[in-house]
Amino acid sequence: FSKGPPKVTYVPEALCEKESSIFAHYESGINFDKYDDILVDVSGSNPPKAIMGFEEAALCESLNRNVSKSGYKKPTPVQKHGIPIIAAGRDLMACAQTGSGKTAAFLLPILQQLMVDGVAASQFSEIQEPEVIIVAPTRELINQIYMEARKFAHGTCVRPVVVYGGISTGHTIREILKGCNVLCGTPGRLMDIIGRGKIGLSKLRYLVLDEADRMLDMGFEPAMRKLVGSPGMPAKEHRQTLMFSATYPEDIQKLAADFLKKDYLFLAVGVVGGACSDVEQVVVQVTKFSKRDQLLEVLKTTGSERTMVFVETKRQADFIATFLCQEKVNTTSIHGDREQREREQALGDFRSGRCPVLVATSVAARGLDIKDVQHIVNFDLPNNIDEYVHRIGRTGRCGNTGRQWRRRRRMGVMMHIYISFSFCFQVMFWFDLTFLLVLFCLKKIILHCLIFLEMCVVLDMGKPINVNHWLKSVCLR
Ligand SMILES: Nc1ncnc2c1ncn2[C@@H]1O[C@H](COP(=O)(O)OP(=O)(O)OP(=O)(O)O)[C@@H](O)[C@H]1O
Repeated sequence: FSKGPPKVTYVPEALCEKESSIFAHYESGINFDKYDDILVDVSGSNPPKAIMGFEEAALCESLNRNVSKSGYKKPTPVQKHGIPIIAAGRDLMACAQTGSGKTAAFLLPILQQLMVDGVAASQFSEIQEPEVIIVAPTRELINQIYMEARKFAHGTCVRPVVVYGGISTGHTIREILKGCNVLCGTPGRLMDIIGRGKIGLSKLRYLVLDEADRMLDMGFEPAMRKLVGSPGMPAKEHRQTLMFSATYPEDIQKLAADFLKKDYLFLAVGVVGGACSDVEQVVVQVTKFSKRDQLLEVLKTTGSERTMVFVETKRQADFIATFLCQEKVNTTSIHGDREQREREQALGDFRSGRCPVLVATSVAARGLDIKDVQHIVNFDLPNNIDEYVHRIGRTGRCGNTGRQWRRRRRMGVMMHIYISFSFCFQVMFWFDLTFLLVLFCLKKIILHCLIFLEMCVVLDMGKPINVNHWLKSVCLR
């Protein structure tokens, strides 16, 4: 008989309780004030007025203290608008560029309301009934959101808990039973824990979908529908539903409306789905067979600066990481086939700088907030533009730019056009479908012009041009 998958026994290390560790943060960058120039659009009826400073958010003393210990002096645009909207009890779909503080935009007003209502964790209950559920697509991201919630709730009676796959279920349940007000989870493990009857949903007041477009795409949509249809889950009219992301394809925006009250507000900071303007994008033209060597060359230039290399498949991630290690580049890797212990170790080594190069699949594309990531290399291009926006958003965060990376470029006119539309440090290896598409369209246009020309010549001069021959000689190969 089949044994099934091996039982997961991994228990992560206990978190450090020192304030210096809880509030460790990096400084906002020189472009932080430029956030104020970004156009903000709030659609929907009667949006509340934006706040200009954290003092206008009327946060309680402990929250205010935690905000300043986190190094936050002034709210970002998504916080200026998002905090009062959530505080006013409105449902929200918010879109703001990567690294612009969306996490605090939903955590602060939620925690503030819990504090006002005197919510306190209790460990004397067999079934825990959280007031807040936050879902995110990956284990590392939900863990990061949990760390943020723990930081802002520090010194209060509100207790956040995190649940995600790859760690011992027994350990997770024991953590929940210590008291749980804010439950952060990835969809699979969350549904598993709810199914085990350890979580009651009757007190739920806030449902937050971070990376909402990913949570509602084909991969996760069934789980999200199952979650909102779970026994005891308050209907959308009786809970507040909040969605955040840097990208929202239009079909997902329509679908998302199913989960929100009719009078929800749509907050757009800048261009919906736009890439972070603090990220310069550089295109390097390479041939299929020189890609690896070019990567090595790039990494020699970047030296010990933190660099993420995105690849398409888990196998490719292992392959490239092994190759780089053989070439004496301190590299680690993260992808879905690695055990949770290894994934956490890899991220830890990258964060600490022990391994300045992290080879990753799309599992690390969204949400991760790592200090001093200077370069992103798209060794394989992603399948869609949204994923690209999230990948490059791992650098240029919170008003930080980075050091400019330049190299000799071998490229044609089209490449220059491509670059002139973009800004900051992103090394993109060429094998760009978009670019091929542009070439293809150009070729078609020229072909049709030539056919037209040929027809004119045939009609007028009786001497046709050999279009194919002409095309071949016009470098459109
Ligand atoms: N008002 C603020 N002042 C200073 N730093 C801030 C402020 N708001 C957020 N930050 C910091 O900015 C960084 C990015 O924030 P966060 O991870 O919430 O961005 P995000 O918009 O969710 O990004 P992504 O779209 O990639 O998930 C974090 O380190 C956070 O602590």
